[in-house]
Amino acid sequence: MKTLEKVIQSCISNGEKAFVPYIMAGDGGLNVLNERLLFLQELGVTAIEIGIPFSDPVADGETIQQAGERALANGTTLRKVLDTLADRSDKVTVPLVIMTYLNPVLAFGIKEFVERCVGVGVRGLIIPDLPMEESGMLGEALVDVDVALIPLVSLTSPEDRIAEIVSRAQGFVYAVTVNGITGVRNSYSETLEAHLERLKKLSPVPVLAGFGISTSTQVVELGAHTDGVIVGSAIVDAFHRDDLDLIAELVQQATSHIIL
Ligand SMILES: O=P(O)(O)OC[C@@H](O)[C@@H](O)c1c[nH]c2ccccc12
Repeated sequence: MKTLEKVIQSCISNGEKAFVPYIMAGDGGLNVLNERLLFLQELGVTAIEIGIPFSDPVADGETIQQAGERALANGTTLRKVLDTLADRSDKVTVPLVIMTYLNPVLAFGIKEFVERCVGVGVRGLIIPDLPMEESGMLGEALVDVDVALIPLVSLTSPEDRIAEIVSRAQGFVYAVTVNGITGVRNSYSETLEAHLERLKKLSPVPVLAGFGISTSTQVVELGAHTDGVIVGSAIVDAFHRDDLDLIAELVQQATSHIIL
């Protein structure tokens, strides 16, 4: 079992839920990336998803698009993010997951990218525009290394496809809670709970829900039907406004409420 899954499983066996914040690398400058990782780790998050800015972020809503534009404007690239992660202090031990679109990975070269991920201790990858049918090209390079390829399952995935996706999943399954793009939302589809419960039954690895989760109430609601949650836009926005108290409050409320 890869480290990412082990860490989440140990959270579950302690009667807790996983909490994974997303941040955009290079938003606010790459020089703040490592201090943000340490800040989040000290709040007690389970893992951290690090977004690589990209010029055509098709799955992203306005908050993350703008964060990506700011990061690109100050010269952030996949290579520079990996170099920055290589420089982090030994204190940062929380598992790191890189979220990137496929293009930067192909431009980098799959083999070299995987080697760098292993070298800097990245434990997972989320690549939203990598379809299951094409995932072998990366999956093969990850077989013998401690980096998990995390698949996304959408609300509209048919059951046989879900079964196939989860059977190949590593680390965790990312259950996308809405039909659409990232960003804060006030409500979810009526069928979401049943979908999440079904997914949990089918999946041999933990199931974490993400997209549209921004308040501790939503964290508790969705945490009840999954093994944990991912919060992106709300965290990205708070870092941008330098509202660290809000992040601390959100993480603390979330982690204290989601103990079973
Ligand atoms: O921002 P939200 O709605 O809280 O959603 C999480 C999300 O930001 C993060 O996991 C993410 C950001 N960009 C993505 C693209 C695809 C899948 C996932 C993501």
